[in-house]
Amino acid sequence: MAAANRDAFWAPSSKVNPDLARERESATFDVRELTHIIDGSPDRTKRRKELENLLYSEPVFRDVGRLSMERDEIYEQGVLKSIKLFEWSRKYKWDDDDFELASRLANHDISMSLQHAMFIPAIERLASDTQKAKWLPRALHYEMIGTYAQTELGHGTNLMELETTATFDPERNEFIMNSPTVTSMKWWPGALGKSSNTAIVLAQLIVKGKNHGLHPFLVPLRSMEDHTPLPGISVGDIGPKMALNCIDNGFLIMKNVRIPRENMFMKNAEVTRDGRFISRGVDKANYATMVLVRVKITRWAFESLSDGATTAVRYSVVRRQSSLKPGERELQVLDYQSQQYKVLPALAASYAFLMTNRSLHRLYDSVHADIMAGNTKLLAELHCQSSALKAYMSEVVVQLLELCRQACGGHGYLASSGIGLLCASSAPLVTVEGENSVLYQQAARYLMKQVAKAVVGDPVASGFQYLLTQSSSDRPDIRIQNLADCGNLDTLLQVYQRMAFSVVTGAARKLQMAIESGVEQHVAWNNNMVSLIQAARFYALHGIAKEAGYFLATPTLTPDQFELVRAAELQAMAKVRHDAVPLVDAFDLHDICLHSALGCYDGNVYERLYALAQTSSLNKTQVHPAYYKHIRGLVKDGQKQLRQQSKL
Ligand SMILES: CCCCCCCCCC/C=C\CCCC(=O)SCCNC(=O)CCNC(=O)[C@H](O)C(C)(C)COP(=O)(O)OP(=O)(O)OC[C@H]1O[C@@H](n2cnc3c(N)ncnc32)[C@H](O)[C@@H]1OP(=O)(O)O
Ligand SMILES: Cc1cc2nc3c(=O)[nH]c(=O)nc-3n(C[C@H](O)[C@H](O)[C@H](O)COP(=O)(O)OP(=O)(O)OC[C@H]3O[C@@H](n4cnc5c(N)ncnc54)[C@H](O)[C@@H]3O)c2cc1C
Repeated sequence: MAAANRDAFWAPSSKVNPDLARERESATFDVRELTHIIDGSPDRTKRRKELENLLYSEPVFRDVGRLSMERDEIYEQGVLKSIKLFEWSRKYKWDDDDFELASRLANHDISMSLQHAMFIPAIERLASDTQKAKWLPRALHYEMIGTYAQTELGHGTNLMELETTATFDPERNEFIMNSPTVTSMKWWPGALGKSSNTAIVLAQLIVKGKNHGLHPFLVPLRSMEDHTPLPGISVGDIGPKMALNCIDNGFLIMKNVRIPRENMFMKNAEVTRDGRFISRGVDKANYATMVLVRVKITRWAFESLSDGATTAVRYSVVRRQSSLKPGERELQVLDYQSQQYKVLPALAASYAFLMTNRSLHRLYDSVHADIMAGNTKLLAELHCQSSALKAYMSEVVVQLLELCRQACGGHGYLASSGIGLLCASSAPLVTVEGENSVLYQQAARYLMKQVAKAVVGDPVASGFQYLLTQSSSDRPDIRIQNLADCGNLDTLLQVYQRMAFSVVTGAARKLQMAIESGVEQHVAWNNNMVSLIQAARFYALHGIAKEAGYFLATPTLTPDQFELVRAAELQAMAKVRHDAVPLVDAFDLHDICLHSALGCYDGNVYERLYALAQTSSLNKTQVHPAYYKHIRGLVKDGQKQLRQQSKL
């Protein structure tokens, strides 16, 4: 599509779909006021608009042509977007919030996303003051383009078994980096394949033949002159993925690559000139970057889900299909209760996840400040909360986005709906930064420790007081006698706390019984893994309806109470349905950011679907070359055979 058409494509139309317009006229609240709450403040809304104007004045960020691009073009476009953001960040001295916001407005569709997502944060968290003074300016001025290379072909979850080695050579005061086996090659790190010239490599530290465990090392990968791989370095792209194809996730093989001793990150440990290993800080302090990204992922979960909810809600009020009564006008599909059941949980969860991310980020900022000051007391609780919430929110996002896609019928399956790409881009959130089942277990491990403390009356962590407040009565005793009770948040909180108490203590009891029966701890753990993972998972009415089993199989709700909750859920959906459009409008997503013919603000869905169809590469010619090469012969043969048959 020519640049001019591209500009026209996203320009908001004065003609708004009448159904959509009517929904907006009947809003029961001030949409702009809610937008300010979502952004954080009126100033943050203003700031977002400024950044939207900046980014969307650049053709590369309006990329309608994206739908029919080859991977190389997609990668190069992602590089160009990265460079633009980096140049603006340096020129306008953006802080982390501005950079993260700009990255979001670009849909995180930037090849070198790891520079700010992990590389710079890892230097800030894992380097000594001397190393920060040396490396941070080079990373912030983008001389060093970096990645975080931890995962290997053979291991992603089990860090203890990573095989890359860093062997100290006291003769030359260097570390020798090696990928000793095929499974040891680094595999997956973002921007590793073609973009990065430097990597933070996690490797087993070997000093005088002794393995001191996993430590981070700064490893130059490519020449700062001509970007060719340095001696001993073999690096490249691991191939196309389901989505996120602007990112060159790569492989790295190191053969006797020598780096100075000073390139070992030394905030938490060091090797002295004479080869002595000194450990500082807590054992898991080197895992700090992963905790930060897990918190970021809860923000990305909100962003993805609010995108999906906006598209599905707007399309569901524009789309009319079938009638409840013959002869009546076709219904807006959002008036079908089944459609509400598909789409409104995504809307509700978007708001819940926004608030949850904010709360988790506050905990992170507080604990991170403590850790930087040497106080690691709350690190374990932060690890538990960030693990459980990253796992739960990414799992729910993937499920609800798929429901949003299904709710858009056939058009939801078109790339121009934007929702398929959204599903595919968000899919890896259940895997990256710790696969969900593994992170749930990390949370469960911490939960079991809290139960052990609660049982003997010792104080438990602040987020787990319900382990002390809930009675272990084996009969439901929560007051839910009518629909109004189901709308009382304190009552719902009590329902969840009672269920959580029962599931968590139930898992602990099963685990304890297994161990007391003589089964070894790790076998008992594996045999009870599903219960433990469930103990680490749970949002209000819909959450209860969806997880009925846990609320009915534990002394939490009676069947009658559960039916009241179900009725209250459907009543709440009918209520939310009235304001569904204003609630998604409040996310205030620019059409370019939403990138969807179905979710565009003016609701001119059909005109936009048709306009985008014109950009299909197959429509470059009326008759595709494949006709001349293949189809014509087939038709001519068919005609010939028919003529011959008619003569018989
Ligand atoms: C809008 C569109 C949206 C789309 C957005 C785009 C998406 C872009 C995708 C890319 C984005 C980001 C890049 C992703 C980068 C990565 O994936 S980096 C690699 C991530 N890898 C991992 O997370 C590895 C997971 N594995 C582990 O963390 C550990 O192996 C595991 C925790 C599972 C086990 O740790 P071990 O040390 O091996 O053993 P344990 O005994 O379980 O733990 C020992 C104790 O340490 C505590 N612990 C563990 N981890 C941490 C931590 N991070 N912080 C603090 N404490 C930790 C653990 O609780 C144990 O403590 P205890 O002994 O119980 O007291
Ligand atoms: C888009 C994307 C970007 C990435 N970016 C980076 C990056 O920048 N840097 C980096 O270092 N890595 C990166 N990764 C790698 C990512 O961190 C790993 O994929 C992740 O840690 C999981 O490891 P794995 O793929 O080896 O799966 P494995 O650890 O092999 O697990 C495979 C499956 O086995 C099961 N499983 C494994 N262990 C357990 C267990 N203990 N209990 C129960 N079940 C278990 C789970 O079902 C899991 O899905 C990226 C991955 C993706 C998809």
